[in-house]
Amino acid sequence: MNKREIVLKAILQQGILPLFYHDDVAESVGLVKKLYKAGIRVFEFTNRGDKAAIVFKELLSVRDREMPGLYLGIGTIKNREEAALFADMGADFIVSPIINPSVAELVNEAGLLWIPGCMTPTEIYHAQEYEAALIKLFPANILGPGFMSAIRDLFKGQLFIPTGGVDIELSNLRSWFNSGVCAVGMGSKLIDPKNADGLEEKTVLALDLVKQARQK
Ligand SMILES: O=C(O)C(=O)C[C@H](O)[C@H](O)COP(=O)(O)O
Repeated sequence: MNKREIVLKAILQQGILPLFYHDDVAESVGLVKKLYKAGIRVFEFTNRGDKAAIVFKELLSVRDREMPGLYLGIGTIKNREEAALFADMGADFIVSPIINPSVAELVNEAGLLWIPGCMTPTEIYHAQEYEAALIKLFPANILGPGFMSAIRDLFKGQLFIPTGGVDIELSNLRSWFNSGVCAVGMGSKLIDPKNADGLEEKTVLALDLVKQARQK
C-alpha cells in the first residue's frame, strides 16, 4: 500500500477526522496529545493563521518523538505555494476547502492524499478528474445529508467526508452515515482550542458514537 492508501485506510477506520487551528505551539501540542491518548491516529491541523507553519513543524517533530502511528495532515490549503510548503515539511495529507488543479497536481506528484472541498456535482466531477479518492463535502452544515443522498448514485464508489457543523450527536452522525458518507470531519463541535478540559473523554465518546452510527 502506498502512503495515500495507508492514510485513506486510517481515516476510514477512524471514521472521524478531527481538525483545529491554534497559534500557540504548546497549546496545540497539548491538544493533539489528548486526541492521541483518546485513540486518534489521523488528525488535520488547519492553515488558518500566520503561525500555522511554525506550529505544524513542531507538531510533526513531537509526533516523530512521542506519537508513533499518528498521521498529521494540513487543511485550508488553497494554492500550490501553501501545498508545497507543507508537503515539503512532511505533511501526511493535504485538505482543501476548494478544488485548485495546481494543488491537485502537486499533491498527486508527491504521492499524498488530497482531500478537496466540493459542494456541487460539477465540482465533484472535477475532483474525480484529479483522482480525488476522498472528497470533502463543504460546508456540510449548508448541504446536509440530503445532498449526499441525492448525489450518491451519480458517483458510485466515490468516498465522501462531510465537514463543517458536524456534531457529536448520534442522530446527526447516523443521518450522515446513512446518507452514504465514509467518515466525518469534526472541528469546533469536538475541539475548543481555547479549552482542552475534557477533550480526551469527548473524543472517546465521539469515536464510540461514530461506531454506533455506522452500524446498520
Ligand atoms: O478550513 C478548512 O479547510 C475548512 O474546510 C473549514 C473547516 O474545516 C470547517 O469550518 C470546520 O467546521 P466545524 O467542524 O464546524 O468547526
